[in-house]
Amino acid sequence: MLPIVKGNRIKELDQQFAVSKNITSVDLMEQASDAFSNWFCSNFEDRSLSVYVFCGSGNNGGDGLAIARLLDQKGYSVTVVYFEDVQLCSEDYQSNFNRIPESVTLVKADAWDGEIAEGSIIIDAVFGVGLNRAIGGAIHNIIDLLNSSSAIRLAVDLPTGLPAESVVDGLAFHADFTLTFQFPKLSLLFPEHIKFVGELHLLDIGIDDEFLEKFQGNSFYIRKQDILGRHKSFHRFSHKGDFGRVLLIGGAPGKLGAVSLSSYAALRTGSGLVFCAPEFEEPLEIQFPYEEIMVYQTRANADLSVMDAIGIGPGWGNAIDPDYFLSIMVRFDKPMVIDADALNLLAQNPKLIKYVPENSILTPHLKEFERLVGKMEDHSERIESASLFAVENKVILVLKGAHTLIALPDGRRLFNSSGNQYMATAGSGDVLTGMITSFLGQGYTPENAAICGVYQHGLAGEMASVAKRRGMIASDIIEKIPDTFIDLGIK
Ligand SMILES: NC(=O)C1=CN([C@@H]2O[C@H](COP(=O)(O)OP(=O)(O)OC[C@H]3O[C@@H](n4cnc5c(N)ncnc54)[C@H](OP(=O)(O)O)[C@@H]3O)[C@@H](O)[C@H]2O)[C@@H](O)CC1
Ligand SMILES: [K+]
Repeated sequence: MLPIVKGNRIKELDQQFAVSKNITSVDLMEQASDAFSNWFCSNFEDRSLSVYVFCGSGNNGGDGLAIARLLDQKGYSVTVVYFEDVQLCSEDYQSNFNRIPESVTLVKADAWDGEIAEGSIIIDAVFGVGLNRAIGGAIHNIIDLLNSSSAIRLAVDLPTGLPAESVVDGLAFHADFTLTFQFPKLSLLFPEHIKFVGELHLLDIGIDDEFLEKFQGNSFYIRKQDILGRHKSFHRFSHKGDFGRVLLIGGAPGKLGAVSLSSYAALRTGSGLVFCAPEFEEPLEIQFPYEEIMVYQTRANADLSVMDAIGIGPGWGNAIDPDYFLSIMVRFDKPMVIDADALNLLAQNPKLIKYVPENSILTPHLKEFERLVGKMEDHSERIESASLFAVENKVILVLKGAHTLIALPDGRRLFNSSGNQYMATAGSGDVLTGMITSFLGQGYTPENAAICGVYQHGLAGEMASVAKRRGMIASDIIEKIPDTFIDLGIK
Protein backbone atom coordinates (compact mmCIF):
# COMPACT_ATOMS: atom_id res chain seq x y z
CA MET A 1 0.00 0.00 0.00
CA LEU A 2 1.18 3.49 -0.80
CA PRO A 3 2.61 5.30 2.25
CA ILE A 4 1.29 8.82 2.84
CA VAL A 5 4.55 10.51 3.83
CA LYS A 6 4.33 13.48 6.18
CA GLY A 7 4.99 16.95 4.77
CA ASN A 8 7.91 17.62 7.11
CA ARG A 9 9.76 14.53 5.85
CA ILE A 10 9.39 15.22 2.14
CA LYS A 11 12.53 17.37 1.79
CA GLU A 12 14.60 14.64 3.40
CA LEU A 13 12.94 12.02 1.18
CA ASP A 14 13.73 14.13 -1.87
CA GLN A 15 17.36 14.50 -0.94
CA GLN A 16 17.92 10.85 -0.08
CA PHE A 17 16.17 9.70 -3.23
CA ALA A 18 18.23 12.02 -5.43
CA VAL A 19 21.44 10.75 -3.80
CA SER A 20 20.39 7.11 -4.21
CA LYS A 21 19.77 7.64 -7.93
CA ASN A 22 22.81 9.83 -8.41
CA ILE A 23 20.72 12.73 -9.63
CA THR A 24 20.34 16.29 -8.32
CA SER A 25 17.24 17.73 -6.66
CA VAL A 26 16.72 19.90 -9.72
CA ASP A 27 16.62 16.72 -11.84
CA LEU A 28 13.86 15.42 -9.59
CA MET A 29 12.05 18.74 -9.99
CA GLU A 30 12.33 18.24 -13.75
CA GLN A 31 10.84 14.73 -13.47
CA ALA A 32 7.95 16.11 -11.45
CA SER A 33 7.37 18.98 -13.86
CA ASP A 34 7.59 16.66 -16.81
CA ALA A 35 4.91 14.39 -15.29
CA PHE A 36 2.74 17.46 -14.73
CA SER A 37 3.13 18.82 -18.25
CA ASN A 38 2.48 15.40 -19.80
CA TRP A 39 -0.75 15.13 -17.84
CA PHE A 40 -1.60 18.66 -18.92
CA CYS A 41 -1.04 17.93 -22.62
CA SER A 42 -3.17 14.81 -22.59
CA ASN A 43 -6.03 16.61 -20.85
CA PHE A 44 -5.90 19.99 -22.61
CA GLU A 45 -5.04 19.23 -26.20
CA ASP A 46 -5.79 22.66 -27.64
CA ARG A 47 -2.34 24.32 -28.01
CA SER A 48 -3.83 27.77 -28.58
CA LEU A 49 -4.77 27.92 -24.88
CA SER A 50 -3.27 30.63 -22.69
CA VAL A 51 -1.72 29.33 -19.51
CA TYR A 52 -0.93 31.47 -16.44
CA VAL A 53 1.50 29.98 -13.93
CA PHE A 54 1.76 31.60 -10.46
CA CYS A 55 5.06 30.90 -8.73
CA GLY A 56 5.97 31.26 -5.05
CA SER A 57 9.50 31.47 -3.68
CA GLY A 58 10.22 27.80 -2.84
CA ASN A 59 10.43 24.55 -4.77
CA ASN A 60 6.72 24.55 -5.56
CA GLY A 61 7.42 27.78 -7.41
CA GLY A 62 10.45 26.06 -8.98
CA ASP A 63 8.13 23.35 -10.29
CA GLY A 64 5.92 26.10 -11.71
CA LEU A 65 8.84 27.63 -13.61
CA ALA A 66 9.88 24.27 -15.06
CA ILE A 67 6.26 23.53 -16.02
CA ALA A 68 6.02 26.94 -17.72
CA ARG A 69 9.13 26.17 -19.80
CA LEU A 70 7.88 22.69 -20.75
CA LEU A 71 4.40 23.92 -21.72
CA ASP A 72 5.95 26.71 -23.77
CA GLN A 73 8.04 24.10 -25.61
CA LYS A 74 4.85 22.17 -26.33
CA GLY A 75 3.30 25.20 -27.99
CA TYR A 76 1.01 26.76 -25.37
CA SER A 77 1.13 30.49 -24.78
CA VAL A 78 2.52 30.86 -21.25
CA THR A 79 2.67 33.73 -18.76
CA VAL A 80 4.50 33.39 -15.43
CA VAL A 81 3.52 35.64 -12.53
CA TYR A 82 6.11 35.50 -9.71
CA PHE A 83 6.17 37.10 -6.28
CA GLU A 84 9.70 37.25 -4.91
CA ASP A 85 13.06 38.63 -6.06
CA VAL A 86 14.88 35.72 -7.56
CA GLN A 87 17.93 35.92 -5.27
CA LEU A 88 15.61 35.38 -2.26
CA CYS A 89 14.20 32.16 -3.70
CA SER A 90 15.25 28.51 -3.33
CA GLU A 91 18.28 27.29 -5.27
CA ASP A 92 16.27 25.03 -7.58
CA TYR A 93 13.84 27.87 -8.19
CA GLN A 94 16.76 30.04 -9.26
CA SER A 95 18.11 27.49 -11.72
CA ASN A 96 14.69 27.14 -13.32
CA PHE A 97 14.20 30.90 -13.35
CA ASN A 98 17.40 31.20 -15.35
CA ARG A 99 16.12 28.63 -17.86
CA ILE A 100 12.88 30.48 -18.69
CA PRO A 101 12.91 31.14 -22.45
CA GLU A 102 12.08 34.54 -23.92
CA SER A 103 8.89 33.19 -25.43
CA VAL A 104 7.40 32.95 -21.91
CA THR A 105 5.97 36.24 -20.60
CA LEU A 106 7.56 36.81 -17.21
CA VAL A 107 5.94 39.37 -14.92
CA LYS A 108 6.37 40.25 -11.26
CA ALA A 109 3.10 40.16 -9.29
CA ASP A 110 3.18 43.86 -8.35
CA ALA A 111 3.48 44.80 -12.04
CA TRP A 112 0.83 42.36 -13.27
CA ASP A 113 -2.40 43.92 -14.58
CA GLY A 114 -4.60 41.14 -13.16
CA GLU A 115 -6.04 40.29 -16.59
CA ILE A 116 -6.67 36.65 -17.44
CA ALA A 117 -7.89 36.08 -20.99
CA GLU A 118 -11.21 34.26 -21.43
CA GLY A 119 -10.86 30.46 -21.62
CA SER A 120 -7.38 30.40 -20.03
CA ILE A 121 -5.91 27.91 -17.60
CA ILE A 122 -4.42 28.87 -14.24
CA ILE A 123 -1.65 26.84 -12.63
CA ASP A 124 -1.05 27.40 -8.94
CA ALA A 125 2.59 26.81 -8.02
CA VAL A 126 2.70 29.35 -5.21
CA PHE A 127 3.16 27.03 -2.21
CA GLY A 128 3.14 23.28 -1.70
CA VAL A 129 4.17 21.28 1.35
CA GLY A 130 6.41 24.10 2.58
CA LEU A 131 3.54 26.39 3.62
CA ASN A 132 4.32 27.52 7.16
CA ARG A 133 1.82 30.29 7.91
CA ALA A 134 -1.50 31.68 6.72
CA ILE A 135 -1.54 33.46 3.37
CA GLY A 136 -1.41 37.26 3.54
CA GLY A 137 -0.50 40.41 1.59
CA ALA A 138 -0.19 40.43 -2.19
CA ILE A 139 -0.42 36.64 -2.42
CA HIS A 140 -3.73 36.73 -0.57
CA ASN A 141 -5.14 39.29 -2.99
CA ILE A 142 -4.03 37.36 -6.05
CA ILE A 143 -5.33 33.98 -4.80
CA ASP A 144 -8.63 35.71 -4.07
CA LEU A 145 -8.71 37.04 -7.62
CA LEU A 146 -7.83 33.65 -9.10
CA ASN A 147 -10.59 31.97 -7.10
CA SER A 148 -13.16 34.26 -8.66
CA SER A 149 -11.89 33.72 -12.21
CA SER A 150 -13.85 31.62 -14.69
CA ALA A 151 -10.64 29.93 -15.91
CA ILE A 152 -9.92 26.26 -15.18
CA ARG A 153 -7.66 26.01 -12.12
CA LEU A 154 -4.93 23.43 -11.55
CA ALA A 155 -2.82 23.07 -8.40
CA VAL A 156 0.74 21.74 -8.35
CA ASP A 157 1.19 19.22 -5.50
CA LEU A 158 -1.18 21.00 -3.06
CA PRO A 159 -3.57 23.93 -3.54
CA THR A 160 -1.80 26.96 -2.06
CA GLY A 161 -2.98 27.59 1.48
CA LEU A 162 -3.61 23.97 2.46
CA PRO A 163 -1.17 22.76 5.11
CA ALA A 164 0.02 19.20 4.40
CA GLU A 165 -1.58 17.58 7.45
CA SER A 166 -4.02 19.97 9.05
CA VAL A 167 -7.16 21.86 8.15
CA VAL A 168 -6.89 25.14 6.25
CA ASP A 169 -6.79 28.32 8.28
CA GLY A 170 -7.88 31.27 6.16
CA LEU A 171 -7.64 31.51 2.41
CA ALA A 172 -6.67 28.74 -0.03
CA PHE A 173 -6.64 28.26 -3.79
CA HIS A 174 -9.76 26.58 -5.21
CA ALA A 175 -8.48 24.02 -7.69
CA ASP A 176 -10.58 22.13 -10.20
CA PHE A 177 -7.76 19.59 -10.42
CA THR A 178 -4.94 18.89 -7.98
CA LEU A 179 -1.98 16.97 -9.38
CA THR A 180 0.04 15.74 -6.47
CA PHE A 181 3.46 14.12 -6.68
CA GLN A 182 3.85 10.38 -6.00
CA PHE A 183 1.52 10.06 -3.00
CA PRO A 184 -1.38 12.13 -1.66
CA LYS A 185 -0.58 14.58 1.08
CA LEU A 186 -2.87 13.78 4.02
CA SER A 187 -4.91 16.99 3.96
CA LEU A 188 -5.91 16.38 0.32
CA LEU A 189 -8.15 13.63 1.70
CA PHE A 190 -10.11 15.74 4.22
CA PRO A 191 -13.82 16.28 3.48
CA GLU A 192 -13.38 19.96 4.46
CA HIS A 193 -10.93 20.33 1.57
CA ILE A 194 -12.98 18.88 -1.27
CA LYS A 195 -13.77 22.35 -2.61
CA PHE A 196 -10.08 23.29 -2.66
CA VAL A 197 -8.73 20.04 -4.11
CA GLY A 198 -11.25 19.33 -6.88
CA GLU A 199 -10.37 16.16 -8.77
CA LEU A 200 -7.30 14.54 -7.26
CA HIS A 201 -4.66 12.84 -9.44
CA LEU A 202 -1.39 11.23 -8.41
CA LEU A 203 1.58 11.79 -10.70
CA ASP A 204 4.36 9.24 -10.77
CA ILE A 205 7.66 11.09 -10.58
CA GLY A 206 9.79 7.97 -10.45
CA ILE A 207 10.10 7.39 -6.69
CA ASP A 208 9.49 3.67 -6.22
CA ASP A 209 7.26 2.24 -3.48
CA GLU A 210 10.20 0.41 -1.91
CA PHE A 211 12.02 3.68 -1.36
CA LEU A 212 8.88 5.36 -0.01
CA GLU A 213 8.51 2.59 2.58
CA LYS A 214 11.56 3.95 4.42
CA PHE A 215 9.55 7.09 5.13
CA GLN A 216 6.26 5.45 5.97
CA GLY A 217 4.34 6.34 9.10
CA ASN A 218 0.93 5.03 10.05
CA SER A 219 -1.08 6.34 7.06
CA PHE A 220 -1.53 4.60 3.70
CA TYR A 221 -3.49 5.06 0.50
CA ILE A 222 -5.45 2.10 -0.92
CA ARG A 223 -5.05 1.76 -4.69
CA LYS A 224 -6.42 -0.68 -7.21
CA GLN A 225 -3.26 -2.80 -7.22
CA ASP A 226 -3.66 -3.44 -3.48
CA ILE A 227 -6.92 -5.34 -3.88
CA LEU A 228 -6.30 -8.47 -5.95
CA GLY A 229 -3.84 -10.03 -3.49
CA ARG A 230 -6.34 -9.70 -0.65
CA HIS A 231 -8.96 -11.83 -2.35
CA LYS A 232 -9.56 -15.55 -1.88
CA SER A 233 -9.92 -17.57 -5.00
CA PHE A 234 -12.54 -20.25 -5.34
CA HIS A 235 -12.32 -23.26 -7.66
CA ARG A 236 -14.96 -24.61 -9.99
CA PHE A 237 -16.10 -27.30 -7.57
CA SER A 238 -16.62 -24.86 -4.71
CA HIS A 239 -19.91 -25.43 -2.93
CA LYS A 240 -22.29 -22.62 -2.03
CA GLY A 241 -21.37 -23.27 1.61
CA ASP A 242 -17.79 -22.21 0.77
CA PHE A 243 -19.11 -18.80 -0.17
CA GLY A 244 -20.56 -18.34 3.28
CA ARG A 245 -23.84 -18.11 5.08
CA VAL A 246 -24.51 -14.56 6.21
CA LEU A 247 -27.23 -12.88 8.22
CA LEU A 248 -28.31 -9.25 7.97
CA ILE A 249 -30.19 -7.98 11.00
CA GLY A 250 -32.22 -4.80 10.64
CA GLY A 251 -35.29 -3.38 8.97
CA ALA A 252 -38.08 -2.11 11.19
CA PRO A 253 -41.55 -1.46 9.73
CA GLY A 254 -41.15 1.37 7.20
CA LYS A 255 -37.37 0.84 7.06
CA LEU A 256 -37.17 -2.54 5.38
CA GLY A 257 -35.47 -1.06 2.30
CA ALA A 258 -32.17 -0.53 4.12
CA VAL A 259 -31.67 -4.13 5.19
CA SER A 260 -32.93 -5.53 1.90
CA LEU A 261 -30.31 -3.42 0.08
CA SER A 262 -27.62 -4.82 2.41
CA SER A 263 -28.85 -8.36 1.81
CA TYR A 264 -29.00 -7.95 -1.94
CA ALA A 265 -25.50 -6.41 -1.95
CA ALA A 266 -24.24 -9.46 0.00
CA LEU A 267 -25.68 -11.74 -2.69
CA ARG A 268 -24.06 -9.73 -5.48
CA THR A 269 -20.75 -9.77 -3.58
CA GLY A 270 -20.81 -13.55 -3.74
CA SER A 271 -22.39 -14.89 -0.56
CA GLY A 272 -23.75 -18.40 -1.03
CA LEU A 273 -26.69 -17.99 1.35
CA VAL A 274 -28.14 -14.73 2.60
CA PHE A 275 -30.57 -14.59 5.49
CA CYS A 276 -32.29 -11.51 6.78
CA ALA A 277 -33.84 -10.90 10.17
CA PRO A 278 -36.22 -7.96 9.97
CA GLU A 279 -37.60 -6.40 13.13
CA PHE A 280 -41.27 -7.29 12.55
CA GLU A 281 -43.90 -9.03 14.69
CA GLU A 282 -44.34 -11.65 11.95
CA PRO A 283 -41.07 -11.65 10.02
CA LEU A 284 -41.95 -14.77 8.08
CA GLU A 285 -44.69 -12.86 6.30
CA ILE A 286 -42.26 -10.32 4.88
CA GLN A 287 -41.85 -10.33 1.12
CA PHE A 288 -38.43 -9.11 0.00
CA PRO A 289 -37.98 -7.58 -3.43
CA TYR A 290 -35.31 -10.24 -4.05
CA GLU A 291 -36.44 -13.87 -3.87
CA GLU A 292 -32.97 -15.17 -3.04
CA ILE A 293 -33.12 -13.60 0.44
CA MET A 294 -34.33 -15.94 3.18
CA VAL A 295 -35.91 -14.85 6.45
CA TYR A 296 -34.36 -15.82 9.79
CA GLN A 297 -35.67 -15.37 13.34
CA THR A 298 -33.09 -14.04 15.78
CA ARG A 299 -35.27 -13.60 18.84
CA ALA A 300 -35.14 -15.91 21.87
CA ASN A 301 -32.70 -18.73 21.48
CA ALA A 302 -32.19 -18.88 17.75
CA ASP A 303 -28.80 -20.35 16.98
CA LEU A 304 -26.56 -17.66 15.50
CA SER A 305 -23.38 -19.74 15.51
CA VAL A 306 -24.49 -21.37 12.23
CA MET A 307 -23.81 -18.04 10.50
CA ASP A 308 -20.38 -17.25 9.06
CA ALA A 309 -20.94 -13.51 9.38
CA ILE A 310 -23.52 -11.07 10.66
CA GLY A 311 -24.15 -7.48 9.60
CA ILE A 312 -26.37 -5.58 11.98
CA GLY A 313 -28.12 -2.22 12.07
CA PRO A 314 -29.46 -1.01 8.68
CA GLY A 315 -33.00 0.28 9.23
CA TRP A 316 -33.14 -1.47 12.61
CA GLY A 317 -35.08 1.45 14.12
CA ASN A 318 -34.62 3.24 17.41
CA ALA A 319 -36.79 1.00 19.56
CA ILE A 320 -34.37 -1.89 20.02
CA ASP A 321 -33.81 -3.20 23.53
CA PRO A 322 -30.06 -2.96 24.30
CA ASP A 323 -30.22 -6.36 26.02
CA TYR A 324 -31.39 -7.92 22.79
CA PHE A 325 -28.38 -6.44 20.95
CA LEU A 326 -26.16 -7.72 23.76
CA SER A 327 -27.64 -11.22 23.41
CA ILE A 328 -26.81 -11.23 19.70
CA MET A 329 -23.18 -10.26 20.36
CA VAL A 330 -22.89 -12.92 23.05
CA ARG A 331 -24.57 -15.65 20.97
CA PHE A 332 -22.49 -14.94 17.87
CA ASP A 333 -19.12 -14.02 19.36
CA LYS A 334 -17.23 -13.64 16.04
CA PRO A 335 -16.31 -10.42 14.23
CA MET A 336 -19.46 -8.76 12.89
CA VAL A 337 -20.31 -5.65 10.88
CA ILE A 338 -22.04 -2.97 12.94
CA ASP A 339 -23.79 -0.12 11.17
CA ALA A 340 -26.50 2.56 11.37
CA ASP A 341 -29.06 2.01 14.18
CA ALA A 342 -26.82 -0.57 15.85
CA LEU A 343 -24.14 2.14 16.10
CA ASN A 344 -26.69 4.55 17.56
CA LEU A 345 -27.59 1.91 20.12
CA LEU A 346 -23.91 1.63 21.07
CA ALA A 347 -23.74 5.42 21.34
CA GLN A 348 -26.73 5.46 23.71
CA ASN A 349 -25.44 2.49 25.72
CA PRO A 350 -21.65 2.88 25.88
CA LYS A 351 -21.45 -0.07 28.29
CA LEU A 352 -22.25 -2.34 25.35
CA ILE A 353 -19.01 -1.45 23.56
CA LYS A 354 -16.96 -3.89 25.60
CA TYR A 355 -19.15 -6.74 24.33
CA VAL A 356 -18.50 -5.98 20.67
CA PRO A 357 -16.57 -9.03 19.40
CA GLU A 358 -12.89 -8.31 18.77
CA ASN A 359 -12.04 -7.28 15.18
CA SER A 360 -15.63 -6.35 14.41
CA ILE A 361 -16.07 -3.72 11.73
CA LEU A 362 -17.96 -0.56 12.67
CA THR A 363 -19.06 1.57 9.73
CA PRO A 364 -20.24 5.01 10.92
CA HIS A 365 -20.67 8.06 8.72
CA LEU A 366 -19.33 11.29 10.20
CA LYS A 367 -22.50 12.06 12.24
CA GLU A 368 -22.81 8.51 13.60
CA PHE A 369 -19.17 8.63 14.59
CA GLU A 370 -19.68 11.88 16.50
CA ARG A 371 -22.64 10.31 18.31
CA LEU A 372 -20.30 7.54 19.35
CA VAL A 373 -17.36 9.60 20.60
CA GLY A 374 -18.55 13.22 20.87
CA LYS A 375 -18.32 16.32 18.72
CA MET A 376 -15.08 17.04 16.92
CA GLU A 377 -13.46 20.17 15.60
CA ASP A 378 -12.33 18.92 12.20
CA HIS A 379 -11.18 15.91 10.18
CA SER A 380 -7.68 15.80 11.53
CA GLU A 381 -9.19 15.39 15.02
CA ARG A 382 -11.64 12.80 13.64
CA ILE A 383 -8.80 10.72 12.18
CA GLU A 384 -6.97 10.68 15.51
CA SER A 385 -10.12 9.86 17.39
CA ALA A 386 -11.16 7.08 14.98
CA SER A 387 -7.72 5.53 15.27
CA LEU A 388 -7.78 5.72 19.06
CA PHE A 389 -11.24 4.13 19.11
CA ALA A 390 -10.06 1.27 16.90
CA VAL A 391 -6.94 0.63 18.99
CA GLU A 392 -8.66 0.89 22.38
CA ASN A 393 -11.65 -1.27 21.46
CA LYS A 394 -9.73 -3.70 19.19
CA VAL A 395 -12.12 -3.10 16.31
CA ILE A 396 -11.89 -1.85 12.74
CA LEU A 397 -13.49 1.54 12.36
CA VAL A 398 -14.61 2.47 8.85
CA LEU A 399 -15.31 6.20 8.83
CA LYS A 400 -17.37 6.72 5.69
CA GLY A 401 -17.13 9.73 3.38
CA ALA A 402 -14.96 10.92 0.52
CA HIS A 403 -11.70 8.92 0.96
CA THR A 404 -13.25 6.64 3.59
CA LEU A 405 -10.84 5.97 6.44
CA ILE A 406 -10.25 2.42 7.67
CA ALA A 407 -8.72 2.67 11.15
CA LEU A 408 -7.19 -0.66 12.17
CA PRO A 409 -6.68 -2.00 15.69
CA ASP A 410 -2.89 -1.94 15.22
CA GLY A 411 -2.97 1.83 14.64
CA ARG A 412 -2.65 1.89 10.84
CA ARG A 413 -4.92 4.30 8.98
CA LEU A 414 -5.91 3.41 5.44
CA PHE A 415 -7.54 5.90 3.10
CA ASN A 416 -9.62 4.81 0.14
CA SER A 417 -9.04 6.12 -3.37
CA SER A 418 -12.18 4.87 -5.15
CA GLY A 419 -15.65 6.42 -5.32
CA ASN A 420 -17.12 9.77 -6.24
CA GLN A 421 -19.65 12.42 -5.25
CA TYR A 422 -22.56 10.60 -6.89
CA MET A 423 -22.40 7.92 -4.20
CA ALA A 424 -23.85 10.29 -1.61
CA THR A 425 -27.29 8.76 -2.11
CA ALA A 426 -29.79 7.04 0.23
CA GLY A 427 -28.84 3.43 0.91
CA SER A 428 -25.25 3.68 -0.29
CA GLY A 429 -24.00 2.85 3.23
CA ASP A 430 -26.36 -0.14 3.47
CA VAL A 431 -24.76 -1.53 0.32
CA LEU A 432 -21.32 -1.23 1.91
CA THR A 433 -22.50 -3.11 5.01
CA GLY A 434 -23.77 -5.96 2.84
CA MET A 435 -20.50 -6.12 0.90
CA ILE A 436 -18.24 -6.22 3.95
CA THR A 437 -20.50 -8.78 5.65
CA SER A 438 -20.36 -10.92 2.53
CA PHE A 439 -16.55 -10.93 2.39
CA LEU A 440 -16.38 -11.75 6.11
CA GLY A 441 -18.74 -14.66 5.50
CA GLN A 442 -16.57 -15.89 2.61
CA GLY A 443 -13.75 -16.34 5.10
CA TYR A 444 -11.77 -13.14 4.54
CA THR A 445 -9.90 -11.68 7.51
CA PRO A 446 -11.79 -8.68 8.92
CA GLU A 447 -9.01 -6.40 7.61
CA ASN A 448 -9.30 -7.77 4.07
CA ALA A 449 -13.10 -7.79 4.21
CA ALA A 450 -13.07 -4.09 5.14
CA ILE A 451 -10.47 -3.13 2.52
CA CYS A 452 -12.03 -5.10 -0.35
CA GLY A 453 -15.53 -3.98 0.64
CA VAL A 454 -14.66 -0.29 0.86
CA TYR A 455 -12.59 -0.24 -2.33
CA GLN A 456 -15.05 -2.26 -4.44
CA HIS A 457 -18.03 -0.30 -3.12
CA GLY A 458 -16.33 2.88 -4.41
CA LEU A 459 -15.38 1.22 -7.67
CA ALA A 460 -18.94 -0.05 -8.24
CA GLY A 461 -20.15 3.51 -7.59
CA GLU A 462 -17.69 4.92 -10.13
CA MET A 463 -18.85 2.37 -12.69
CA ALA A 464 -22.55 2.96 -12.08
CA SER A 465 -22.16 6.73 -12.26
CA VAL A 466 -20.77 6.59 -15.80
CA ALA A 467 -24.30 6.07 -17.10
CA LYS A 468 -26.31 7.52 -14.23
CA ARG A 469 -24.35 10.53 -12.91
CA ARG A 470 -26.39 12.35 -10.27
CA GLY A 471 -29.35 10.08 -11.00
CA MET A 472 -27.52 7.09 -9.55
CA ILE A 473 -29.29 5.21 -6.71
CA ALA A 474 -28.03 2.57 -4.29
CA SER A 475 -29.35 -0.39 -6.28
CA ASP A 476 -27.37 0.84 -9.32
CA ILE A 477 -24.23 0.45 -7.20
CA ILE A 478 -25.26 -3.12 -6.33
CA GLU A 479 -25.79 -4.02 -9.99
CA LYS A 480 -22.19 -3.02 -10.73
CA ILE A 481 -20.60 -5.10 -7.95
CA PRO A 482 -20.09 -8.14 -10.24
CA ASP A 483 -18.30 -5.91 -12.77
CA THR A 484 -15.80 -4.88 -10.10
CA PHE A 485 -14.63 -8.51 -9.86
CA ILE A 486 -14.12 -8.58 -13.62
CA ASP A 487 -12.33 -5.22 -13.62
CA LEU A 488 -9.99 -6.34 -10.84
CA GLY A 489 -9.31 -9.70 -12.43
CA ILE A 490 -10.83 -11.68 -9.55
CA LYS A 491 -12.30 -15.10 -10.35
N1 LIG B 1 9.42 14.49 -3.57
C1 LIG B 1 8.66 15.56 -3.73
O1 LIG B 1 7.62 15.57 -3.14
C2 LIG B 1 9.05 16.69 -4.59
C3 LIG B 1 8.68 18.00 -4.25
N2 LIG B 1 8.78 19.00 -5.10
C4 LIG B 1 8.10 20.27 -4.84
O2 LIG B 1 8.64 20.95 -3.76
C5 LIG B 1 7.58 21.47 -2.97
C6 LIG B 1 8.07 21.79 -1.61
O3 LIG B 1 9.01 22.81 -1.75
P1 LIG B 1 9.49 23.69 -0.51
O4 LIG B 1 9.85 22.80 0.59
O5 LIG B 1 10.50 24.61 -1.02
O6 LIG B 1 8.16 24.42 -0.07
P2 LIG B 1 7.16 25.42 -0.85
O7 LIG B 1 5.81 24.84 -0.71
O8 LIG B 1 7.62 25.79 -2.17
O9 LIG B 1 7.14 26.71 0.09
C7 LIG B 1 8.31 27.16 0.74
C8 LIG B 1 8.52 28.62 0.53
O10 LIG B 1 7.35 29.32 0.78
C9 LIG B 1 7.55 30.32 1.77
N3 LIG B 1 6.32 30.40 2.54
C10 LIG B 1 5.67 29.37 3.17
N4 LIG B 1 4.48 29.79 3.61
C11 LIG B 1 4.37 31.10 3.25
C12 LIG B 1 3.34 32.07 3.42
N5 LIG B 1 2.19 31.79 4.03
N6 LIG B 1 3.54 33.29 2.92
C13 LIG B 1 4.69 33.60 2.28
N7 LIG B 1 5.70 32.72 2.10
C14 LIG B 1 5.54 31.48 2.57
C15 LIG B 1 8.77 29.94 2.49
O11 LIG B 1 9.40 31.12 2.84
P3 LIG B 1 9.95 31.48 4.29
O12 LIG B 1 9.16 30.71 5.31
O13 LIG B 1 11.35 31.09 4.26
O14 LIG B 1 9.71 32.94 4.40
C16 LIG B 1 9.56 29.19 1.41
O15 LIG B 1 10.30 30.10 0.62
C17 LIG B 1 6.54 20.41 -3.08
O16 LIG B 1 5.26 20.84 -2.69
C18 LIG B 1 6.63 20.09 -4.55
O17 LIG B 1 5.87 21.01 -5.28
C19 LIG B 1 9.25 18.72 -6.47
O18 LIG B 1 9.96 19.79 -6.95
C20 LIG B 1 10.16 17.54 -6.57
C21 LIG B 1 9.76 16.37 -5.83
K1 LIG C 1 0.52 24.79 -5.22
